[in-house]
Amino acid sequence: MAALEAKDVPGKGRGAVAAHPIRGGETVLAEQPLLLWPQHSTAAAFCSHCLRAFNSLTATPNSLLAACNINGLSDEQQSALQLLFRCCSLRAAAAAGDTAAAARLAGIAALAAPPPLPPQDGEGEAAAAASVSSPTSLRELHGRLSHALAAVNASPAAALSLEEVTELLRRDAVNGYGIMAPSAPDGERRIRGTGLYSQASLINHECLPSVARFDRFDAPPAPGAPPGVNTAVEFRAMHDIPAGEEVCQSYFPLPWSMRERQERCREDYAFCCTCPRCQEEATWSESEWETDDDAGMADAAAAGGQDGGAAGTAAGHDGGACSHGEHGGAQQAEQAVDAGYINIFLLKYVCPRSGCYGTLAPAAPGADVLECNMCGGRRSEAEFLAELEAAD
Ligand SMILES: C[S@@+](CC[C@H](N)C(=O)[O-])C[C@H]1O[C@@H](n2cnc3c(N)ncnc32)[C@H](O)[C@@H]1O
Repeated sequence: MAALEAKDVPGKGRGAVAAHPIRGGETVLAEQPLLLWPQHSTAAAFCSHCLRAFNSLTATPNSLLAACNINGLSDEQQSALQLLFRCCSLRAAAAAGDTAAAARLAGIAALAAPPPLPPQDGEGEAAAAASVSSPTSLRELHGRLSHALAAVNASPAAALSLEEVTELLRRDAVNGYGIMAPSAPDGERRIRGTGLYSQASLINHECLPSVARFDRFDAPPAPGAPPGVNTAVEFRAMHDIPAGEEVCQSYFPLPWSMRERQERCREDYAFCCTCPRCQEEATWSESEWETDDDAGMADAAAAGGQDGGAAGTAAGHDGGACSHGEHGGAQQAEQAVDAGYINIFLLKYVCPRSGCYGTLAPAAPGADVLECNMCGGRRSEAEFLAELEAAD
């Protein structure tokens, strides 16, 4: 990643750091997936049109799915099987000498895994048991996968042990990028599939991010381009970023309240967010945490978030409040922000279209027009300033 360098970041594991001064609007990373799979509930609508990167592999996953008993499985579990089927295909291909498949498997193995689950209290235990990564669910998925592999006489090299299934789903939980479908006419937002990306997975979370994720899954391929060309994710700088600064994205929509953000970081990504925005908002009263749009955010929340949201969850951790500075979150070397800065940041970078919750970034390096990564809407700097004046 020419604009980014992988570095260890205290308290966060690895992270991506600006290798040189980056201009707002610059694409800092554009990357094809290691693996892409459809969300079961929307696969009929999107699989062939948008997730076509797996044309070369569809025969095995599809025949496995047809051979698999999916009765009684949740949408999340069925999607997990889609991931597992694809990994089996990659393993069989790698064993047959396909070096690209072997490289993809190595890329998946190199993704960060969340720390092991802490002991659960009663409520946490119930939440964890319902999750795709609970021991019961993992055994169920492994059993059904093994039956399906046997039913299609798959090569023994394709088989996954229970431990391997567990590790793959743990990695998916914190690294899987939920690829959003266009909003339905009623505004409902759904995930069309999930992607694992090698370098994009190094980008850590902040609640005031410096890059936004864009994709073009629905754009027609350029004439003569190979299939799969539109399965890349692109990260665009929202503003100028100095060399050496860590580049961060938000793993969910920016307007979420402090409580929602903390819960999502803890429960899905297994860390306590201590970013400057959380530090500042931790000093606010409870009522100030809530956004005007809290009710309307339910759709986006149900859809697994918009900016890099994991399709699955790492399973319920303690479920309690995160005390800043106590839970081993990132060490804060970053500059403090105040309420005024947070408000202007949100006004500037949250898409103004009602119900969208997308993030804006300059349309091109240095452009004074910002583009939404969800709806594609645009707003010029002049329009933003006029809106700001009107709001005052
Ligand atoms: C997609 S990975 C990001 C890259 C990861 N840090 C690594 O070492 O490969 C997501 C994981 O990174 C860590 N992480 C991301 N943002 C963080 C933050 N703001 N503070 C602490 N840990 C963070 C969490 O462990 C999270 O589950």
